Amino acid sequence: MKSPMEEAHAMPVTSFFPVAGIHKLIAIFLVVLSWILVHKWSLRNQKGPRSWPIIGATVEQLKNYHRMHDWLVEYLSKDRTVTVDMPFTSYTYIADPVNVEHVLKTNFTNYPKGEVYRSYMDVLLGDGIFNADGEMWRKQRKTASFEFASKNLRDFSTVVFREYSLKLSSILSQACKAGRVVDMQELFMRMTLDSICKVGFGVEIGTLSPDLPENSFAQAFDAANIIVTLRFIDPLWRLKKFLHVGSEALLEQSMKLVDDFTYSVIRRRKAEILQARASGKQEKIKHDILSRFIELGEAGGDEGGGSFGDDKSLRDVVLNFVIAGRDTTATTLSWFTYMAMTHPAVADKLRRELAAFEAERAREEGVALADAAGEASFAARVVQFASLLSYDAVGKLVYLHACVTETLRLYPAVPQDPKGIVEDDVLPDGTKVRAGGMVTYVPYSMGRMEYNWGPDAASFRPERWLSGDGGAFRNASPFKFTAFQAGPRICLGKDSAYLQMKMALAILFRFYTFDLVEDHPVKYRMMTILSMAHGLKVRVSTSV
Ligand code: HEM
Repeated sequence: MKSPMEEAHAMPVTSFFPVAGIHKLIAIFLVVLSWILVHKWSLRNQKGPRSWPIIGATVEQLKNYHRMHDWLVEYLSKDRTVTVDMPFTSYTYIADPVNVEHVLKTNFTNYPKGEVYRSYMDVLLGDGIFNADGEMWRKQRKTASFEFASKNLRDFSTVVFREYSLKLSSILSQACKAGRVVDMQELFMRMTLDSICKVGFGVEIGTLSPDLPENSFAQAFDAANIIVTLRFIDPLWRLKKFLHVGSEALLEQSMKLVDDFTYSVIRRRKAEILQARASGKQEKIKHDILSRFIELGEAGGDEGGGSFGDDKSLRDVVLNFVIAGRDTTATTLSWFTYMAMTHPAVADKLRRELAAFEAERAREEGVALADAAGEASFAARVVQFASLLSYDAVGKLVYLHACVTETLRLYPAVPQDPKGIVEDDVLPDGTKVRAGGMVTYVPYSMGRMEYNWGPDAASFRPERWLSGDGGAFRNASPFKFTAFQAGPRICLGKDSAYLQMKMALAILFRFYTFDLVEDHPVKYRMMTILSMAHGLKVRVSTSV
């Protein structure tokens, strides 16, 4: 009898590796190999980070998530279009104005917000203008454009922006006296939140009152914004949402707070409208943006009013305007202040423009400038200066305008803006894009590309916006300077934002100087808006 060992040796090799099994293994190996080759072949012309089968460039992107805008700058300075593969989709990033014009204007209908973006942002933006396409977008655009063009709103905004800039000034003046460090980004956020609530919805929420009250709405809104941005690179977000765990559980809590605040604003506004009607005082119905949408909702009909009949649609309007008007303007003001602190020659030139403007306006108005020595006199002088900042006069501050625009070129409040793709298309530079993917124009990268702005693209130089002779402001093509987007969906609040920013900055830089707190880290945080991760901590002093 043979031992088990001998039996094993006597067995044909194929008993351990059956023939059919080997064929299967070889077949699988060949399929995988050809799949890898096809994958490599299909990527032969693709520019961007290395892509691996199935996971694409996820690992590299995750590793660079905290510095994603600069990571894209590195790739886009080598190639004007780069593609980043992700599991089941791919993102194409563009920085060439010719491609941007194609996406934002020439073939506009092929590049809507799209379902992917919509599904990620729905919890925050709902059906609001930022998240809508087609008819729903057109109706809101029409109503909002009409409002923004109205002289009523412009005059009202001028008064509100001046009032809130003065409130900010008196907080700074107190901080100065107490030698207190302030976080300028936080103060700007409070100022712009109060302003948008007043101009947009006719309510006074008082976050900029002297005691700087806690603001749970603002905190919850920021948390929600960060988490929805994370969804773009977190393949597990749907699972977390389903299980109510991690970031998605926090998102749910934050949204509850945000919604409670928003619905209370709507209820308050509706009650005020009813009260004004009941007392026969029609003129008391204010002409803020929310009231206009409420009236439209009641009217229904062709103007698209029927879409705003319920509180959920109004909630979407409110939150979209908060995101449009608050964070964008506040972050631009923060980066501006940082640029002025780190570019003293620019700050000096700006101060000279503001002092000359003040003298000139006082002459025009026939008023003597108040003495600024002493606390009360200083405050009076600031108020006097603010009163000289009429809507038309603000337009004369050309260097300030150039400084704001230069800030937006390097630190655009919306650093990247993705669009969906309806049908396969070929971009003007020959890049093929697939239906269902995403194309993103990247203002942050575009502003830093030498092929767009010349060899000094990375330098902060407001003079690039001024003509050599006479120093008039020179606009750039909106497809090259994309901070406000371009084409049919160009920002509706651009003029209003410049008005508010220039009003606040004129007062701040006429009367104060800012010094960054030593070792305070200034870097961006990854969210839809380019805000500063640690705020902007400064010491303030007065200077007249
Ligand atoms: C520095 C300030 C601002 C910047 C840089 C800015 C930039 C932008 C950008 C890039 C978009 C396109 C966003 C997208 O496609 O999702 C946009 C859209 C929009 N902005 Fe602004 N914005 C600013 C201030 C404002 C203000 C103050 C308001 C109004 C109160 C406003 C109202 C809007 C609206 C309503 C849209 C949507 C337009 C549409 O989709 O048709 N923006 N803005």
